[in-house]
Amino acid sequence: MTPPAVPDEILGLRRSIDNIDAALVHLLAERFKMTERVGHLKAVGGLPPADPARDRQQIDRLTAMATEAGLDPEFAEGFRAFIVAEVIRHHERIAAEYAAGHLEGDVPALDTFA
Ligand SMILES: O=C(O)C(=O)C[C@]1(C(=O)O)C=C[C@@H](O)C=C1
Repeated sequence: MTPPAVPDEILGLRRSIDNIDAALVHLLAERFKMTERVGHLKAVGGLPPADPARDRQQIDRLTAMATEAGLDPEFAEGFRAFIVAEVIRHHERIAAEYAAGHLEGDVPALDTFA
């Protein structure tokens, strides 16, 4: 049996969903450009990859924002933690490259629109 046709309203909503997904991908790419540079600056400055005090600030801020926006704050925190775990992996890789002498003290320039 063929499934019923997808209603026009769903097709319209899917176009909006595609636009939002595109924005999220571009925003995430911009965020990773910034954190990449943070990773270099931390490695050169002898700072550790993770900063629990900064994490705490972000959790408090995003939890309040998510609640205000009607987004499940536990989901928002899971999403933040997922991204930051990847950032910390990048920071660790960058620090290891400096430690191994594969990178010099020249922190790459920031190439971003934000
Ligand atoms: O702000 C920093 O110090 C970062 O390294 C960036 C960032 C983040 O992705 O927002 C990542 C790791 C830290 O634990 C806190 C924040």
